[in-house]
Amino acid sequence: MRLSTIFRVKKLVFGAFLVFFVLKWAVVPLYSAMKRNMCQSVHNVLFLKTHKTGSSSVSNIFFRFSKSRGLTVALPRKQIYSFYWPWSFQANFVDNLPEEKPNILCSHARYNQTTMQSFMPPGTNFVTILRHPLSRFESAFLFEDFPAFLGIPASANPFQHFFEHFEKFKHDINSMYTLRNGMSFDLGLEPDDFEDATAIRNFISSVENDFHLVLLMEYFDESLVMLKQHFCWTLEDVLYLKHNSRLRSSKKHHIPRQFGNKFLDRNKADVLLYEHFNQTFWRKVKSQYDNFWSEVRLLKQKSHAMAKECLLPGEHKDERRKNIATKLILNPRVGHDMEHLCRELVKDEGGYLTYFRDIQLRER
Ligand SMILES: Nc1ncnc2c1ncn2[C@@H]1O[C@H](COP(=O)(O)OS(=O)(=O)O)[C@@H](OP(=O)(O)O)[C@H]1O
Repeated sequence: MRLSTIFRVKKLVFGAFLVFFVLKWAVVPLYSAMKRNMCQSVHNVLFLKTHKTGSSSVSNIFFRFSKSRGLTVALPRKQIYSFYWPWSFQANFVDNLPEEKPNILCSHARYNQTTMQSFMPPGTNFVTILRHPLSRFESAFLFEDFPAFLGIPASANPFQHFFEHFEKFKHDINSMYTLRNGMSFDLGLEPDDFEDATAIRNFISSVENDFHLVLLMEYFDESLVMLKQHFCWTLEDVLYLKHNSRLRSSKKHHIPRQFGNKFLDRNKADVLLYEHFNQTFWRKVKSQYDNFWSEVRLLKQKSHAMAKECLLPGEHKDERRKNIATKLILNPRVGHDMEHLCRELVKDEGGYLTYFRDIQLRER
């Protein structure tokens, strides 16, 4: 080969490397940053609040966002907390039935695809959250104080007693919709279909089609960073505190291992639902942008720091649920600059519904 040809090839290779590095280190990050800055913040969201899945902590985020941006929130009628759950959602369950459609709906409701899609503005993002069915059941069973309702002795492991005497209780819990396939029920699956494998498969596909994001309670931070990214929100928008936790003393019992299969068999729809969205969740995580994990770490740190800053230390009983649930109490020593944010983070659903009732119903 002639010397001049070798030089030309070298030049070409060098040029190719140069173009590659400029693209990799300058153009692509610049383009991603521009895309992020150009994205439009999502304002219309329906959050299908499933029971005992960390949903109150997520609702706090939607309420806070709505308040800070002056958005309209759909309010349950008759001063109650839910849209007549367990009935399937209807438009006349909403109090502020406005001519203009609401931006946000995030209180308990049973999913009704047709009604909800026409009730919300076109292009509304549908979001929900799931939790592993076993631990979700434990939470629902104790939070609603079913052991007392069923006359289970206080000294027993309530789960052991429940499953050992299952035939006796079966009838009593027939209409306790949070206790069997609770998440699938909330998302619209009919109890008559709980044993129908085809109906369950079709149901999961329709959730997949209708919902833009399915969060997982066990991966709360990952879920929220994904939400923040998808909605073009800031990390501050998705800061959170843990609402509605049971007291530590009510977490000492679990479903004994020997009843695990019996439980999973009775809750097939929820098990398949959770498995399916666990898989799609990790597929989505894999396709996230470069600094996804550093944002997850940051959100964890910041939310942890907010809990330290905002909350009166210790565990406090929620007086309405004396032996079961905790209540978040604002730290009276909170710094002046943090007070506003802390108040909003601590506020529970009742506090927000009162706030939005006051301003939205006054405006009419
Ligand atoms: N951020 C975060 N991370 C992990 N877990 C969390 C979080 N926020 C709430 N929780 C747990 O969720 C349970 C309460 O769920 P919900 O708020 O959906 O309950 S409710 O249906 O609105 O009554 C309740 O579960 P249990 O404590 O097991 O009962 C809460 O502890």
